[in-house]
Amino acid sequence: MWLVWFVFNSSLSFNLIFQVGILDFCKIFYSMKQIKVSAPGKVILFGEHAVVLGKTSIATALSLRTNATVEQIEEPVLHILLPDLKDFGERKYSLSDLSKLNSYNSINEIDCFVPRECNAEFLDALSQLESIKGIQSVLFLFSVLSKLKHGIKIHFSSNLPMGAGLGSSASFNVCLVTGILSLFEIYACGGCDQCKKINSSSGTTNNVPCSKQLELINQWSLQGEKIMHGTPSGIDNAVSTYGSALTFTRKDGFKNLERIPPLRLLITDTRVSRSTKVLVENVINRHKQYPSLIEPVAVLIDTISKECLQAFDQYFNDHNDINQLQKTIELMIDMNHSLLSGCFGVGHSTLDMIASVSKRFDLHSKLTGAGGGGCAITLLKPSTDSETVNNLKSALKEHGFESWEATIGGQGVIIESSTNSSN
Ligand SMILES: Nc1ncnc2c1ncn2[C@@H]1O[C@H](COP(=O)(O)OP(=O)(O)OP(=O)(O)O)[C@@H](O)[C@H]1O
Ligand SMILES: C[C@@](O)(CCO)CC(=O)[O-]
Ligand SMILES: [Mg+2]
Repeated sequence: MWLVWFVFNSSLSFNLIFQVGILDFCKIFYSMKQIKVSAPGKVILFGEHAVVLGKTSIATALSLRTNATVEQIEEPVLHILLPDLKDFGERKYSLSDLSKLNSYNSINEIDCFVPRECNAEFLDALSQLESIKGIQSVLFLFSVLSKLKHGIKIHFSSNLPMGAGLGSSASFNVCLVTGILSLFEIYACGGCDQCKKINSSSGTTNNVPCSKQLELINQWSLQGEKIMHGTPSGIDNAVSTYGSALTFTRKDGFKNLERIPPLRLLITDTRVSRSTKVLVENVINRHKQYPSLIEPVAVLIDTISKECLQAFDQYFNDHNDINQLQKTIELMIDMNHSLLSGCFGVGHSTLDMIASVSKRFDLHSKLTGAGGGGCAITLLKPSTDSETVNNLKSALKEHGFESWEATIGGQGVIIESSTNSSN
C-alpha cells in the first residue's frame, strides 16, 4: 500500500515539477519580440490638393519623426499607448471582442500581401468601438495583418505636431504597419537577407526593409490614411515610407528625386487645428461642382510642380546657380499659395498673416499640407542670416505662431531595433 502511495505521490510531484519546469522552460525560450520603428513627417513643396485631383505634387521628408514600439505580449489584447493624443492615454481591446465585430470574417480572409481598404461594415463596427480615426486605423491594420493571432502592445511618440499638415498621420500609419509586419514576420519578399537580418535574434539597429517590403508598407499605410483622410492621394505615406524627396501623381505613383537643391525652409505652425479629411472633401466637391473653374486651377498647379522639377534640373545643370533657382521658386510659392487659398478655398487668415509677415523680410511663404490652418513653409534665401531668421521668428511669434528651420530630404521608415526579450 505504502508503495502505491509513494508511486502515486512521486508521479504527482514529478508531474508538478514537469509542468512548472515546462512553463519556465517555455518562458525562457518563449521570448517576446519587440520592434522599434520610426518614420518621418513631410512637407509638400507644391501640388497639395491638386494631387488628389490627379496632378503632380512634390514632397520631401522631414527630420521630425514618429516613433513606435511594437511588442508581443502574452495577454490576448491589443494594448495601445498614445501619450501624444490628448485624453487618450492607453486602452486595451480584447482579441476575442475584435474577432466578434461585424464583418470581421471578411477581414480575416484578406491576403496580407494584397493591401485592400477597410470594408464599410467593419469600419462601421470599428467606429462604434472608437470614434477617433487614428485608433480605427490601428484596429483595422492590426486586425487585418495579425489575424488576431497574438496579443501586442503598441506605444507611439512623435515630435511632429498633429493635424498641422506635416504628415503626422502618414508617419503614424507607416510606423504601425512596419512594426506589425516585422513583428509577425510578414515579408513581401518572402524573407530576403536584408529583411531577415532585421529580425535576427541578435537584434539590429537602423535597418531599412527591402524595396518589396517598403512597397507593402506603403500600400497598407495608404489603407490607414484612407480611414483618416477619406480620399488621400498617397503622397504622404509614400514620403514617410521612402523618405528623401519625391514627385507623385495618383496615376504613376511616386518617383524619387535623385538630387534636391539645398533649399532652406522655415516651417511655421499656425497652431490652428483643422481636419485634413474635411478640407480634402471640400476641394473634391468644389471641383465636382465647378469643374470648368477648378480644373484649370489644378492644371496650373500641375504646371507649377513640373516647372519646379525643371528648375531643379536647371540648377544642377547651371553649376548650381542658387540665386536664379531662388527667384523661380519664390514666384511659384506665391502663385501656389494664392491658388490654394483663393481658388481651392483651403487658405486661412493665419496662413495669409505668415505670408504677409514674411514679405516684410523679402521672403515668400505658402501653406503646406491640407491648409485651413496647420503649417506654412517659408523659403529662406541662401543669404538669410541667423539674425534675420530670429527676427522673422519673433515677428511670427507675436501672432502666436511657432516656427523652426527644418532640414528636408530625411530618411524614410527605419527599423531602429528588433530584439527578443524573455518575459
Ligand atoms: N503620435 C500620434 N499619436 C496618436 N495619434 C496620432 C499621432 N500622430 C498622428 N496621429 C493621428 O493622426 C491625426 C492627424 O492626422 P491628419 O491627417 O488630420 O493631420 P496631419 O497628418 O498631421 O496633417 P496632413 O495630413 O495635412 O499632412 C491625429 O488626429 C491622430 O488621430
Ligand atoms: C491635401 C493633400 O494633398 C496632402 C495632405 O498632406 C491630401 C493628399 O494628397 O492626400
Ligand atoms: Mg495626415
